[in-house]
Amino acid sequence: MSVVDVKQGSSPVILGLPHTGTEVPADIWDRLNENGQLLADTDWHIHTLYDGLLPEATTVRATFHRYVIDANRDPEGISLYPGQNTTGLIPETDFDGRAIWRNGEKPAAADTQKRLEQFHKPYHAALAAEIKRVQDIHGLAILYDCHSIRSHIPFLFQGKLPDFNIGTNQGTSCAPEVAAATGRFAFAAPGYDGVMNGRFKGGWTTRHYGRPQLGIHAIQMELAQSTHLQSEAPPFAYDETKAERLRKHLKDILENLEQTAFKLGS
Ligand SMILES: N=CN[C@@H](CCC(=O)O)C(=O)O
Repeated sequence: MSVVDVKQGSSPVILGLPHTGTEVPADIWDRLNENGQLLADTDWHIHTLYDGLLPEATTVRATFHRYVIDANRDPEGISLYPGQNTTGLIPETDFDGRAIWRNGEKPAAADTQKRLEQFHKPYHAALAAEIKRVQDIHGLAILYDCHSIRSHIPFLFQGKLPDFNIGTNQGTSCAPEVAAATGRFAFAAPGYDGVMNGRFKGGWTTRHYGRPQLGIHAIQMELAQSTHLQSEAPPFAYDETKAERLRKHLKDILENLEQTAFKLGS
């Protein structure tokens, strides 16, 4: 299986898709318990939701599931949110805090090393190469990292998650113009709510690549799955009607981001 799927485009915008993959090698699959085999924490259908919205955007998509190894976590294993409930580089639990591995099958340090080499490194090598290619063309690059999550997860946050959750690592991962361009259409979308740097401030990808002073702007969009799924439970089916409504706003956001990149680069 190919670990990463890259589609090159001429736009200054790159879409990162670290969590839409559902492929799990057989030997790892056999170690997941029944709960783990639900793959519940997938960013379900996110590549379909964004498909074609900005035709010249480059896309970099991990094909492997985050339970194999999480492409949006620090390869050193450092927690995204020290002291808070979160999931790790190879998660031990799902987002509800329930075990995902069979008894005695929890991955060990040697598994982590192997999966870093086989999955995490190739994904990030491809992403870094695309950022460099785009920056060589335009003088800058905007990495828009695409995510989704259930809107109610008491293990991770209280109450209902807003629809659009934009993360810029507290304003450090991109220029203010990039954050404003993303927020402008997200926060004005009728019937939706949103927040900047709320519960989700940007994962390792956003934090690692976002170097606005060097022309690399990274921003994370975490969508509540209630905006585009029929139900936030198995089988996590796509809701065409909800998705079509949402896609109009996502298209506005991405087109505005692209225009902002051209302005920043001129
Ligand atoms: N759908 C995935 N969500 C991200 C959120 C990262 C963050 O805390 O901002 C993840 O777990 O990697």
